[in-house]
Amino acid sequence: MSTTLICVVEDDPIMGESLADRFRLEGFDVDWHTDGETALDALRNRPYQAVISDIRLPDISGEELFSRSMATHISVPPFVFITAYASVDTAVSLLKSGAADYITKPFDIGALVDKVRLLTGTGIPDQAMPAQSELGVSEAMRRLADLVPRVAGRAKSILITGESGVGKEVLARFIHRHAPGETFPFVAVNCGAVPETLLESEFFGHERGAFTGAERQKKGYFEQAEGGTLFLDEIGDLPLSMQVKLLRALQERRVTRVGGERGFETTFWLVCATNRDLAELVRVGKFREDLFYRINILQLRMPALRDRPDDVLWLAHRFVREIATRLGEPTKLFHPSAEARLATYGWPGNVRELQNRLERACIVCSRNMLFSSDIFEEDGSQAAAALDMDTPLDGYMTACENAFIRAALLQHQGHISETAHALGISRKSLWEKMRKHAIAAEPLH
Ligand SMILES: Nc1ncnc2c1ncn2[C@@H]1O[C@H](COP(=O)(O)OP(=O)(O)OP(=O)(O)O)[C@@H](O)[C@H]1O
Repeated sequence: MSTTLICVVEDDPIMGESLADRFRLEGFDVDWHTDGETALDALRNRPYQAVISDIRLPDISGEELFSRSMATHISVPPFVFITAYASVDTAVSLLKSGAADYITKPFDIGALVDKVRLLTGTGIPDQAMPAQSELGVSEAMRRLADLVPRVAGRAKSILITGESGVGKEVLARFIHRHAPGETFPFVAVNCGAVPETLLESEFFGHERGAFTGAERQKKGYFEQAEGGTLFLDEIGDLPLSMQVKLLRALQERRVTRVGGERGFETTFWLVCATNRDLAELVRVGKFREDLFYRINILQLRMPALRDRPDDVLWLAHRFVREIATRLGEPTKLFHPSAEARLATYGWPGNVRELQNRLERACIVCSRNMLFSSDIFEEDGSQAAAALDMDTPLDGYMTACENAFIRAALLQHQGHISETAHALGISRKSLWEKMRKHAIAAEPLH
């Protein structure tokens, strides 16, 4: 399949580089021009399928670039303009003269990619996705797990967004494992937790004697992450003064320790995460626009747990197994009342809340089966939880039998004779019941 050639006209070096990087990651061929005249020349000779242009350019304006191309070329590719909020009127009049679309700053590059895909007829090729992944079984998680190996090690910087507790750090570590620096360190920094006065020395390190209390030389986060991944969690909490320094370090790829004389090169993959709306922070002046584009080349959004219900039980079983291994106990099973409640609860605290509730339930509950009320204390007694179920008695009894047999099999490592003996039934009737409940005859974990 031949690639789609696009033209980016942008004089801002950070924005231009971010756009070029992202479109290349998406499989486009990109020519990036930093002024209008060069772009006009290129438009004469290169078979562009779309043009993305800032309205403000250092020589001619975006409007002039568009009108002169329209006047001199027989076939002009679709133009998408990038405009500041204040210039929306210009963008609208450009639409009237035939431009294809515009996007207002600050914008998510992903949204621009979608526009260009539409205009150039370049859909995302269908990928065969695995049935499950390390991240989850929901479609959203499988898509992420499928995408990460293709972009890790190619995207200079990745931004993960999502509510607190959705698993942003888990995704960051997953990205690290798929990047070429996998054997190098993964350095996680919670930007909101570092006191403002220590930020510079924590990020850049310091020389011995650089300030009172600096008794030894110390490597900063950039240096610690050398060759590996620097994960900046809660990037939206970084004060503006540190944002400038971070941007400079990212652009120059050189850092100087506090009190040091010479700078040295650093190489690391950057992954940032936030649960805040960074574009809104840009709008209200709390986040630098240039840094926003620099770290936002590729954005991966982790949906809230309530928006991917398929993952809840999958994660719950996984957590319960892990907890049991840690406690050195047999794995507990879920009573149908618990499964039903887990699946319908809203999970305001996301995966972290699920993990914490199960941890508590496994420690407190001495039975080998967890009822809804073990996990949701607020639901009251086990009996009340069972009565809550809007299930006919037959269905309830069947579900109990199913869960009880599974628990017994688990306790006896899947040995049929031992389980049948413990249950006080014959092997034959155990087999029949297992068939009825579709329980696999293999060692259960
Ligand atoms: N797919 C997953 N598999 C296993 N554990 C997970 C998964 N997703 C999240 N977790 C667990 O849930 C908890 C919260 O995850 P994590 O710290 O990655 O969330 P976060 O979005 O970075 O949270 P915050 O915004 O508060 O920093 C962690 O203990 C993590 O191990």
